[in-house]
Amino acid sequence: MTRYAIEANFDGLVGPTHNYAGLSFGNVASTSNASTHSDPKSAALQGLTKMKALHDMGFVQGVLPPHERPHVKTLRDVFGFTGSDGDVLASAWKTNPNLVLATSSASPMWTANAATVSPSGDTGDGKVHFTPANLCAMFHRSIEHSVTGRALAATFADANHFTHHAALPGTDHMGDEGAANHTRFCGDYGARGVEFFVYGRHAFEAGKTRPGRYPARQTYEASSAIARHHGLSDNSVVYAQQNPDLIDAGVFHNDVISVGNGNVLFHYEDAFVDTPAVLDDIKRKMAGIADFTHIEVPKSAIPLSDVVKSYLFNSQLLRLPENGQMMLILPTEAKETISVRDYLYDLIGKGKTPIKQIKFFDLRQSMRNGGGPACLRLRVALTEAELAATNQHSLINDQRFTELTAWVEKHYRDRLSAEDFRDPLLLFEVRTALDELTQLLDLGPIYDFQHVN
Ligand SMILES: NCCC[C@H](NC(=O)CCC(=O)O)C(=O)O
Repeated sequence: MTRYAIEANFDGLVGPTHNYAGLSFGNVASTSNASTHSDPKSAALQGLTKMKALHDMGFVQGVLPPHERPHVKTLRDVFGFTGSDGDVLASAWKTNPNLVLATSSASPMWTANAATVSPSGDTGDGKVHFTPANLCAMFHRSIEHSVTGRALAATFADANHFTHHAALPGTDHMGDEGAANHTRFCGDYGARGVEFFVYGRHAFEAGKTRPGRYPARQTYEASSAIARHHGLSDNSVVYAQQNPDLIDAGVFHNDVISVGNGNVLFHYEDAFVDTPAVLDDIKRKMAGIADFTHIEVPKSAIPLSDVVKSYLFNSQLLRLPENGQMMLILPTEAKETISVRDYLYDLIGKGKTPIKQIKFFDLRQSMRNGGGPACLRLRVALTEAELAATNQHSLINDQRFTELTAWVEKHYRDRLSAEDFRDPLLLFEVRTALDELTQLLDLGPIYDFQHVN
């Protein structure tokens, strides 16, 4: 049965503490921009501009809220600091400023890492399933999943349509980075599709290949556990290991080397271990669903270093509502990298691919931490009934865009550097802003400072 359905994009609203702390080993942009000053206001406005543009193009666009940072609760519960919130900040800073920085990142903005989402066409019980990612590979991200889980539960609250799982245990064996390593192929968004899980290493099998230099954040065992929790059938799931040499070259998530949607996969040569076998597996499982096609970018056309620098594959591959054509939403850096620009104009010029349009967005503030257009969004395929059951205040329209822009203008600073995080004034600014935001988005209390347990 084909049901009317769409793919919604839920972007993370960039938080008021957006900064460059160099926290992500293996993410080249994060480490190379460490300690430079940031501009949270511009970062949030750049993100909102992309959300509004997608709304204007006819896509359903949602928003997920930033988190409370600095996260005083982590400084208390994990590190053992005590006293007033101001005391906790001061003693943590005095002990080691890195403890404060690790609890101050606006990293929840990259909602591709918020969760793995399986649409209702694929799941055992016919509901949309969500598993927040434990993000245990990086300390600053491992503290995200509880509030992310609350935000998702508040956004998709109706138990008749939505099932929320707890994050997998945050241990090295079960490292999970969410939708950045998960793609869904389909014909109609409401019908059965094929879910594609890309992992970096096997955790329970010695001797298998894995990267040597940088961490492989996602394990096979985490991906396959999620598939089971979501009730996916074996003939609708494909697993692939990411090429470990690419991880060692700075490709820390699969969404830095491939992007898929509908019946199309756009990917780099040798993105996976045994790429031809992976493509065959997808093609076989897509039989009877849609004609699977792939666009492979050869190494000879674009060197890997340009792929990583430009974030070519961290683009949004979108199926245009009015004519079903595919469009790529890319970061400006892709236009500024000559090999990538030449490749893209050649691709579009030939007209022989399903990708017919490209658009560039200035997301520099996020890009400098390794977060492009695809990192900033969580895709949720929804039927008409599921969309109606979604919190309508979380959806972008002209009014919401205006309200959120005014909210950012009112509360955000335009310059932040490490020293600013020791000042309790910033924490109180953040809490005031977020308290207002939960009302604006009608989410209810989701933050620890709002006394949620
Ligand atoms: N999907 C994109 C994620 C980018 C993210 N960067 C960061 O957390 C950098 C934060 C800093 O270094 O300040 C990460 O590596 O997980």
